[in-house]
Amino acid sequence: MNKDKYFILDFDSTFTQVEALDELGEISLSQDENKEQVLQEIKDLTNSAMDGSSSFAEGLTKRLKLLHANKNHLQQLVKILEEKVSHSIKRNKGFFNEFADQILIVSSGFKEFIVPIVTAYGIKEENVFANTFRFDEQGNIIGYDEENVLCQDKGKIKLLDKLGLQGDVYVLGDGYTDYEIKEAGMANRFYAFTENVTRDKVVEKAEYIAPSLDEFLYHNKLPMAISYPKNRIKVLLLENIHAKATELFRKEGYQIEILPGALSEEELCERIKDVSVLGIRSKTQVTAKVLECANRLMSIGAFCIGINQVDLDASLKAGITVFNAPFSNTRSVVELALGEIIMLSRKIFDKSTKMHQGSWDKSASGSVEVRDKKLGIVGYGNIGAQLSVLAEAMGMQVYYYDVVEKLQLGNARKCDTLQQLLEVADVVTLHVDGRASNKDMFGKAEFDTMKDGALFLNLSRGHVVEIPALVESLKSGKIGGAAVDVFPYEPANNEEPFVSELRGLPNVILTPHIGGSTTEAQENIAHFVPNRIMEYMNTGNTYQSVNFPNIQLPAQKEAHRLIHIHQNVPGVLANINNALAKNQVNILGQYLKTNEQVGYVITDIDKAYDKQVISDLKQVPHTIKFRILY
Ligand SMILES: NC(=O)C1=CN([C@@H]2O[C@H](COP(=O)(O)OP(=O)(O)OC[C@H]3O[C@@H](n4cnc5c(N)ncnc54)[C@H](O)[C@@H]3O)[C@@H](O)[C@H]2O)C=CC1
Ligand SMILES: O=C(O)CCC(=O)C(=O)O
Repeated sequence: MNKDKYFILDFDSTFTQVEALDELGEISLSQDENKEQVLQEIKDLTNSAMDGSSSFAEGLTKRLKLLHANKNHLQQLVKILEEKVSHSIKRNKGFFNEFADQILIVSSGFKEFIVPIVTAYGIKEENVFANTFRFDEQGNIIGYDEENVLCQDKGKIKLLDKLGLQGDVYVLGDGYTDYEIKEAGMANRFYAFTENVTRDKVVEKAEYIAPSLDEFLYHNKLPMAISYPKNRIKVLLLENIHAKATELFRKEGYQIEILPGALSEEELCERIKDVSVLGIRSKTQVTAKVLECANRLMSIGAFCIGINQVDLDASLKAGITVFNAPFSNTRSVVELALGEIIMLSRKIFDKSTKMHQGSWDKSASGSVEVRDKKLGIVGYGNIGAQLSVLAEAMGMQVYYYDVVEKLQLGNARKCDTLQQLLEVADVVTLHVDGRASNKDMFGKAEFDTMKDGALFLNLSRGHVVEIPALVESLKSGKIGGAAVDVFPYEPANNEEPFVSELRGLPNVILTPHIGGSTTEAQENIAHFVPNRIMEYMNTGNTYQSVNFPNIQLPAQKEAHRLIHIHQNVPGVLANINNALAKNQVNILGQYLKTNEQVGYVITDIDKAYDKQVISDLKQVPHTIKFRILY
């Protein structure tokens, strides 16, 4: 062979996600009553050989004996392996076709299952270096060709020595034997492949880590199926976001950092510098100052409904999309509000507290049914409206007030003013959003307007209510009880104490901002938000973004997609198209959506184009952000 560069790939846990002999065991031992135990033995032997802790040759002989496999099992194995090709290998089929002469599979696995898998990707059969089985007359596997160097210890080194490749050699693999090729001086570089398995002993030794084939290709300036390796894109998840979100980002190969609590502005300014995707809940404030420090930020995920904690205007101007989960926890908040309305109406928390202290206070004094009582809902959005339906089902008469016109559900009665609602309601519950103008919207005047002894709930945002006024109204008996889930200041984590004048007051239910904290809601949110963000990253779709012009794009077919975010001033689209025309780029489709501040232009173009167009587009005046998707 006489080529400049050779790419040596391992097969098990690299080309495929799995170890083929482990999979073979699943098939051949499926009827064996000791299956689990034998499979574990096989796995242990594989792992110990792969991380260099034991002799490879010895382990292989033992594994084959334990397998009791035959030719039929191999056919089934190939079908399974076809499905288990590593994700980044699958998407980069083009690389294997284009560089077929320079790609070698060097494996201590067996050609009988490797060849059918890798040749489907354009790899040449003669470039597959692996062991071969020995069969008896019935087709049972009884051993392997012991003459083949690959079944011996240091087999890969011996093979490379024999091959005598003239040129640079790059090795990609997950195992110690792959690293040994470089150690023996037979390769220029070794990349520890960690997409499927991370072997500490191998990673420690490796000078390069490749969490995917994309990274290997990117690092070597080779053609890739995607525009940028995901492992180079950092996702920072704060405030105990559900593990499902991590799982989804991880599955796509993103680099993830997780912190349990919220961060202060100063801490976030420091942490955000190299972050591309930020995930928060309701506590973390993403201010203009934070955004100024965010050199690489592309998207913010608010893993909640409220987005008042994010400076939406500043993020829009910086070309950063913001997504939330507008209805994933709606039901949970409604259920808590309903429960609290009943608990407050029966003074349950006081009675329960007394019981815990050993006091039996059986009395009906001050306890009422909720049936026929008037519920006043302030803010008739998703939560308010759903509460309206369920409260009516419990027999309550619903009154609502909203600053905008809303569809009246069931028998709910619309109030034209907040005052009208406050004068009539036995229970007042706040479900407004946390926009800045709602700060202190509920204070002394509003409590004074309420009926004597009426109940009050706030599950919206803490800054909406003047707490001293609420405390005063509770102490004076004007308000008969309250349930408060949100506070003007909330602890950053579960270690910080909760300080409030509301503590210790009778018939007051205090909850630590858990209106949306149910398993169902958190799982829903953890699906919804990462999917919106990843869709934006992968396709440019901004559908359901809370700050960006919403655009739902068609699938990108045989095209490169140019994504241009700019200030919405006259002439930018013309300049973009001039740059495309000047470089004779063939446009396959173009989509534009603007709002008052930014323009969002997506142009799908033929894959072959002069790269000069990229720098020309970046130079277009008023460009905020530009990126390409393959
Ligand atoms: N406690 C918790 O764990 C949770 C709290 N929330 C809070 O609940 C809020 C409401 O959620 P959704 O109903 O989904 O939002 P939404 O946006 O569907 O509804 C909010 C409604 O309030 C209205 N509104 C705003 N200001 C008002 C005012 N001053 N007077 C009367 N109406 C006003 C709006 O016009 C809108 O109809 C969220 O913004 C969030 O702050 C949401 C989920 C969980
Ligand atoms: O669960 C959270 O962290 C915040 C819930 C919330 O307030 C919201 O969804 O707006």
